[in-house]
Amino acid sequence: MKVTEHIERAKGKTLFSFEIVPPQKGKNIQELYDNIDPLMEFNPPFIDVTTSREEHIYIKREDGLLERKITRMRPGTVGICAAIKQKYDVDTIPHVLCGGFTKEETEYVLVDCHYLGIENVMALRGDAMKHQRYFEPTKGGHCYANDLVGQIRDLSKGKYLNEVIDSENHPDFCIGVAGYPEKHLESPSLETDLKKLKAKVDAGADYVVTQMFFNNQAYFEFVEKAKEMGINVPIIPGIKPIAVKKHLQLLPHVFSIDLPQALIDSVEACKNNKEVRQVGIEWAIEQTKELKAAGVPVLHFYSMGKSSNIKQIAKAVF
Ligand SMILES: NC(=O)C1=CN([C@@H]2O[C@H](COP(=O)(O)OP(=O)(O)OC[C@H]3O[C@@H](n4cnc5c(N)ncnc54)[C@H](O)[C@@H]3O)[C@@H](O)[C@H]2O)C=CC1
Ligand SMILES: Nc1nc(=O)c2c([nH]1)NC[C@@H]1CN(c3ccc(C(=O)N[C@@H](CCC(=O)O)C(=O)O)cc3)CN21
Repeated sequence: MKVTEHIERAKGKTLFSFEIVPPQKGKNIQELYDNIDPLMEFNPPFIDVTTSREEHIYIKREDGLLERKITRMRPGTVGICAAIKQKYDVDTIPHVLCGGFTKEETEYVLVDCHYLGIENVMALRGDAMKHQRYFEPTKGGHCYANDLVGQIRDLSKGKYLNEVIDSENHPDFCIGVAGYPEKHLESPSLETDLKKLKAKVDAGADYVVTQMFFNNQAYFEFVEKAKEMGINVPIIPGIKPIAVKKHLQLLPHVFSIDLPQALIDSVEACKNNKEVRQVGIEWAIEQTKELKAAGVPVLHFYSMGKSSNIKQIAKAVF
């Protein structure tokens, strides 16, 4: 079922969802299941599965020199979506990226999803590769998420890349896109960024999932501004509990977000990461209780494959 239908059927009750990353190539999928199992009691209507970009690796050759290869370390997004859908009977949402994929490759992924009964996709531009300072579009791929949304939406009209196919059986995906309460790191202003978000919705996006934030005010104001701009789709808050001390530097650096002083002070006062994890849990509980009371459609957790803190938060809030 589509995310928008899940939200409609919930009739104002806040839903619980989360996001996982595929295991590293060669690793067992069981560890992933072990982290999903404890969260199923909170009845997630859908689970997101991220897509990781390709990266450079260095292989030692027989002559001792290093050879640079390019590879995807965490492949299998669509396969994992199919496996989880089958095992737990939940909807799964693969992340589809501009970066690292040609438009043809994207078309094939979407056709696979359709055959598997996957009805939702999250359309993202994707991050820069590790060695790049800024995102560089892939040759033959899209530059911005709004173009990718356009390609996905076109399929529902039978418009494939090279042909228009007359049939009753077109993939009609419900499309999610990313929104940034504290603006995207490359955007010159929040207003400019909101215009780009509007372009994604105009291109056919059905809902928005936000970047992580730690101050609910940023989310509430973002939702207000988005509405003023004519963005009338559900805006789902994305939540990431702080888990280790190094997140204090890492999260603002990687995601260009602010941390409230009270949270920083509490984390800095911790003697070890076990205490930090507890502080992160308590902060997320307060945050999500307020969001739920405000009637947000879904609380979407960036679990990144670790479930114990998410479980504690969900237990306190749902
Ligand atoms: N895996 C996930 O769940 C999430 C990933 N992300 C990541 O965030 C990054 C950005 O992705 P998206 O938000 O999908 O990208 P996007 O294409 O919507 O925006 C990327 C940047 O380009 C600007 N922009 C957008 N459309 C434009 C246009 N037509 N012309 C000029 N500028 C434009 C935006 O303001 C923004 O600064 C990616 O790295 C993505 O992977 C973000 C949220 C969730
Ligand atoms: N720009 C961007 N890229 C993404 O892939 C992304 C977002 N934003 N925002 C929404 C979700 C949340 N994502 C993530 C990804 C990693 C961590 C994280 O904290 N990872 C490691 C550190 C990684 C590192 O060392 O670089 C951790 O300590 O848990 C959190 C949320 C992925 N998604």
